[in-house]
Amino acid sequence: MGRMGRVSTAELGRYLLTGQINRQGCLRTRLPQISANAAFRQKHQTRTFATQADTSSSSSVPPNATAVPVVPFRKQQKDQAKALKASGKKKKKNADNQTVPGWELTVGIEIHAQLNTARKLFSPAAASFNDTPNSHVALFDVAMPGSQPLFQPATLIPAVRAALALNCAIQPVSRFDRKHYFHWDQPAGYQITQYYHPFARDGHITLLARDGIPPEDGDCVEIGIKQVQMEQDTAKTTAQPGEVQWIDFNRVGMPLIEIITQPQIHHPATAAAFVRKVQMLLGSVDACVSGMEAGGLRADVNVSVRRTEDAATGQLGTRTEIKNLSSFKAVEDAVIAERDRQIAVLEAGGVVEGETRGWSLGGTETRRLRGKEGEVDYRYMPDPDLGPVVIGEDLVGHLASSMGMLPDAEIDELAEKYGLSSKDALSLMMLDDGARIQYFYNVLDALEERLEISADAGSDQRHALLAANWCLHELGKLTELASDLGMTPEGECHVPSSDLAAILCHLHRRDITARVAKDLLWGVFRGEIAAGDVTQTVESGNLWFKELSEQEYAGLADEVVTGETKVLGDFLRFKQGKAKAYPQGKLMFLVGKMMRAGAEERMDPASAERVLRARIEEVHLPALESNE
Ligand SMILES: Nc1ncnc2c1ncn2[C@@H]1O[C@H](COP(=O)(O)OP(=O)(O)OP(=O)(O)O)[C@@H](O)[C@H]1O
Ligand SMILES: [Mg+2]
Ligand SMILES: [Mg+2]
Repeated sequence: MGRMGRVSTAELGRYLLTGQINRQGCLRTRLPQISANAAFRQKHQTRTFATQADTSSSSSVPPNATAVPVVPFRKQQKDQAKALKASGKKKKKNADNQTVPGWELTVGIEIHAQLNTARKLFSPAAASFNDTPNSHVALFDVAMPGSQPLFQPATLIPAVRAALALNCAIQPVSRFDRKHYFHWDQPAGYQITQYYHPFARDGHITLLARDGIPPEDGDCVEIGIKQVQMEQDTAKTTAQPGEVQWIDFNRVGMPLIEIITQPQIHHPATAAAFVRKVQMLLGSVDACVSGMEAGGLRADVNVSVRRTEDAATGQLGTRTEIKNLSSFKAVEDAVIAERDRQIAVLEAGGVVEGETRGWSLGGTETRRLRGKEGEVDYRYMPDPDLGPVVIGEDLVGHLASSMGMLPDAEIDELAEKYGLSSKDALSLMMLDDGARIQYFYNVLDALEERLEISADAGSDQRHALLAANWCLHELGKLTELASDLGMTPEGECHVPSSDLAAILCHLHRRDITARVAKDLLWGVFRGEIAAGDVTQTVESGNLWFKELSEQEYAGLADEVVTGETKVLGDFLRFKQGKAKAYPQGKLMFLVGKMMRAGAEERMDPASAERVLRARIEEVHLPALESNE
C-alpha cells in the first residue's frame, strides 16, 4: 500500500469478500528461536533432571518456550541504551536532571488505553490482540458505504471502572463527535470520540514517593485529571521497506479511553511515575489487560517551560506535544529532551512554536512532525448516527462497590501482613502486566494448603515472605535470559503455582536446601520435572536434606579455623574493642570454606554460620587469648 494513500473501496471490498489483502506481515517480527536450554546451562551450572514423562527430543523445553521468540522490550531498550553509551553520547543521569535553575517545567499527559472488552466500540467484531491480521473486521470498521455504528454498551463497564479508579465524576450523559483527519489508518476519514462531552471528568490520582516521584515533589503529589473520554482506535500500520505500509484493521474501532491530565506535572520523573501508576490502576480494576510493553497503553506528553519569575503571571509557556511514547523511560527521556530544547530556543532569544513532535526509542532529541496544533481543523461535529450515552447511577454504584482493593491499599497490606518492602510489593504488582501478583496469591494459597496454615492465622508470615521472594527474585532469574515465563492473566506460567508451592513447602520445612530448591525450580521451568512431580523427584534423586548434627558442624568449623591465625586475630581485635565492626566478611569466608569441606547437600549455610560463630567465640578466641 503506497504512502499516504487511502485504501480504495475496491480493495476493501476485495478484502471483505476474500479476506486476502495484506494478511502477511502484520504479525510481530519473529526472531530465530533461542535455545533456552543451552543458554541456561551455560549461564547457570544447575543440576539437570531426567525428564519423567518421556524422552523425546523436545521434552526439556518448557511447553510454551518455543512460542516466545520475541526479544523482550526491556532487553531491546537496554541494548539501545548500551549502543548509545558506546557511541560516546553519554547522557546526564535522569535522577540528577529533574530541574533546571531559573526555569519551570510543565507537563500535561494524554494516555490512550485499550479497554478490556470482547467487542469493538461500534461493531460486534471481536476486539482481540495479536490475532491473524485483518481477521476481525466488520463492515462498519472499514467504513463500507451504508454501514452504521452499533454502540456496544458492554464497553462501558471497563471504561467506567477505569474512570472510578481515577477518582472521576461519571457524567450521566455523554456524546460522540466525529473528529476529521485523513490518514490510511482510519478508513472513515474521521475518528469517533467524546472530546467535548466526555463520560468522566474532574478526577485525580496521588503519586507517592514509592511510585518514583523525585525528592523535589516531596512525599506525595496530586495530579488532576481533566477528563476521560471513549474513542475509537485506528488501524495498526507497520512500515515496510520501499515506502510500503502494511495495515491491520483488527485494531480499527477497538475501544480506547483517552485520559487527559491537567498541566500539573513539573518534573520528568513525575511524568513517568504518573503513566506507570495509571497503568497499574487500570490493570487492577481489569479495565485494561495489556500495558505499555505490549502496546496496550500509549502516552502523548505536552511540554512547556517558563522562567521562574514568570510563574506568578499564571500564564504557561507554549506547549509542544510529543506523540506516541511507548515506555515509561521514553516518557521521562522525551520530557527532558524537549524541556532542554525549549530552554535553549528561549535562551537564544527565539520563540517556542506549538507543534507536534516525535521521539525514537533510545534517542536524545525530539523531532518535529507537524506544525501548530491550531492549524489543524478537525471539523468536530456530532455524529448523526449515534445518540447520547446515558449512564445510570445504578451501574456506577454497582461498579464502584464491586471494584475490589486498589493498588495503594494492596501495597500497604502486602507490607503490613507479610513484611514485604513496599518496593518489592510494588514490583510484584507491576510485573507481567499485573499477573505476577496473581501468581503470588496462587502460590501462597497452595503453600498454605500444604502447610495446613489458614490464611489469616497468627502473625508468623515467614512462609508468605518466602513465597513473595521466590515469585519476585528467583522467578526473575529465570527471565534474565531472553526467555519468557509464559505468564497468563490468571497467574499461571511455565512453573505451575502448585509446583512452586511444593518446592517452597519442602524448603520452608527445611526438608531440602535452598540450592536444591533452586535446581528444582529450573527443572520444572525447563520441563524436566513434569507437573506434580516435585516431591517424587526429590525422593528418587535422594535430595532430602539430612542435616549434619551440631557436633558434625562443630568438627568442620574447627577444621577450617585451623591455621587461620591471622583471620582469628581480626575476631579477637573486635572482641577486645580494638576494631569497631564485626568481621562479617571474614566469617563468611570461613563459612565458604566449611561449605566446601562438608557434603553440600547436608549443610545449611545459616547453621554453618551459627555454629562457626559460636565455636570461634567460645573455643578459638579464648585459646588464642591464653596463648598471648
Ligand atoms: N502550556 C502547557 N504546558 C504543558 N501542558 C499543557 C499546556 N497546556 C495544556 N497542556 C496539556 O496538554 C494536554 C492537551 O490535551 P487535549 O487532549 O486536551 O488536547 P490536544 O492535545 O489538542 O488533543 P489531541 O492530541 O487529542 O488531538 C492536556 O494534558 C493539558 O494538560
Ligand atoms: Mg487529546
Ligand atoms: Mg494531544
